[in-house]
Parts: sequence; C-alpha cells; structure tokens
Amino acid sequence: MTTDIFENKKAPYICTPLTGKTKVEVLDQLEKILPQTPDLIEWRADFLTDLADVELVLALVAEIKNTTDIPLLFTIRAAHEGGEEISLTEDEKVHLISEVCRKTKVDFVDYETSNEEKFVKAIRSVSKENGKQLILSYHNFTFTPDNEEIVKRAKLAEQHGADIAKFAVMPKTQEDVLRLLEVTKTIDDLLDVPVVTMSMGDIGGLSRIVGWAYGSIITFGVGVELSAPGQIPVKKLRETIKLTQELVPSWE
Ligand SMILES: O=C1C[C@@](O)(C(=O)O)C[C@@H](O)[C@@H]1O
Repeated sequence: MTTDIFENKKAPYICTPLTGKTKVEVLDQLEKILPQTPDLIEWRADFLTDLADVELVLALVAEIKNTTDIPLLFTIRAAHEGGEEISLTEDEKVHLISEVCRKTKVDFVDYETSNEEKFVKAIRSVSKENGKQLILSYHNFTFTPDNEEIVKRAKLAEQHGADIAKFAVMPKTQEDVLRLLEVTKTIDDLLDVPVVTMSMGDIGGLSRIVGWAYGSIITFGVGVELSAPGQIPVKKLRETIKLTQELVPSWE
C-alpha cells in the first residue's frame, strides 16, 4: 500500500531526520541532507531549544518547504515516548502542531496514540481540515510489546483516523526483531491504511533494511545525526534495499 504524496516512487520511502537545536543548526543539517536525496524529511522539532516560539517554528517550516520539494514530516516527539524534554504543555504543543497544519505547507504531522484522546482527535481534525497526512505513532524504547498489544494499538490508530500507523520498538533479542517483522505483516494485512514499523538499536537494524518486504512503507535513515538508535546511513540503506529488491523481486 502506498501514499500518493510520493507519486510514482516505490516503497520503502527513506526518511531522514533533522535534529538541530537552533534554526541555524536545522538549516545546516538540511543543507547536508539534501544531496543525500531522502524521499521524506522529518523535522524533529522537540530538539529545538526555542520550541515555544510559534512564529520561529512556522518560519522554519516555511523555510524548509521553500528550500526543497521533498515532503516534510513535522514531529514533536513526546518525552514519554523517547522524545526530548520540552517546555510546552500538551495544550500548547497541540496548538503549535495545529498552527503548523493551518499556516504551513507541511505534508505530514506525527502524533502519539498514547496521548489523551481529546488531543488525538483535535490533531486529526486540524490535519484533515488542512489537507495534511497524519501519522499516528507508538514508540517503546525499552522493549517490544507482544503481538496482541501491537495489533490493538494499530487498530486504535486506524480508529482515530490515521493516514499511516507507525511503530518503533526496542528489541531485547533477535527473536523480537523477527517477531516485529511478522506482526508488521499482520497489521499491514489487517489495516486499510499503510503501516511503518521499525525495531530499534543495533540488532533492530535488520528491520530497517527488510521491513518493506513485510509491508512497512517508510524506513528511517541517518543523514547527519541519529534521531533513534540503529538508524543506518541513508546512502547505504538505499543501496542495500535496492539490491535486496533487485535480487529478490518476488517479495515486492
Ligand atoms: O518514529 C520515528 C522512528 C524513529 O524512532 C526510528 O527509530 O527511526 C526515529 C524518529 O525520529 C521517528 O519519529
């Protein structure tokens, strides 16, 4: 399953994060990332020191969008799901994401299903009204929940109207990585919307390379600085996936 924002490119789409603490750092990272031609750029705005400055954030999104046609994902990862500590209350954060939806040309926004339902609903409405795709996500930096739990959360993301359901989980064993791939196939078969999954950390790297074969449409690769453990450099990731798809085309 694909999302038309990527036009005729084929999955998996490679997403590279921007993690600068200041406007200058974000733009500097962007400059270094562009020649690596990712399919999607994620601005992890929770890294920005001045996140409370709404005008600054809106201007920076506008600047990124004016610099490149590569689709942009705006994320303020919640601290309770592995993001940076931020000074904003959840109300202020939802207001900021809403302003980004209303006033910028951002393509995607990400929000966690673990947040209060009223906030998830608010983000779904404002993103829909403004033609932005919503990734409803779940992260676990400690372990890989059992399959039933992942399936339950995937259904929840779809019930809340996700355009994409995303799961990033931490394996303790190699079996956890294989299980995550298996449950990726399960939720991809089950949901009407595309899914994105990854197993983090060193051993999880395998899922970033072969997740597409199980239905995961986006894989995160590092351009300048990691936003999560286990991300593989974009160039190598792209080459490895391309080779894998060429050698075993029957998985596509
Ligand atoms: O959800 C994800 C996936 C991720 O956690 C990863 O493991 O690559 C990286 C995050 O920046 C992004 O928001």
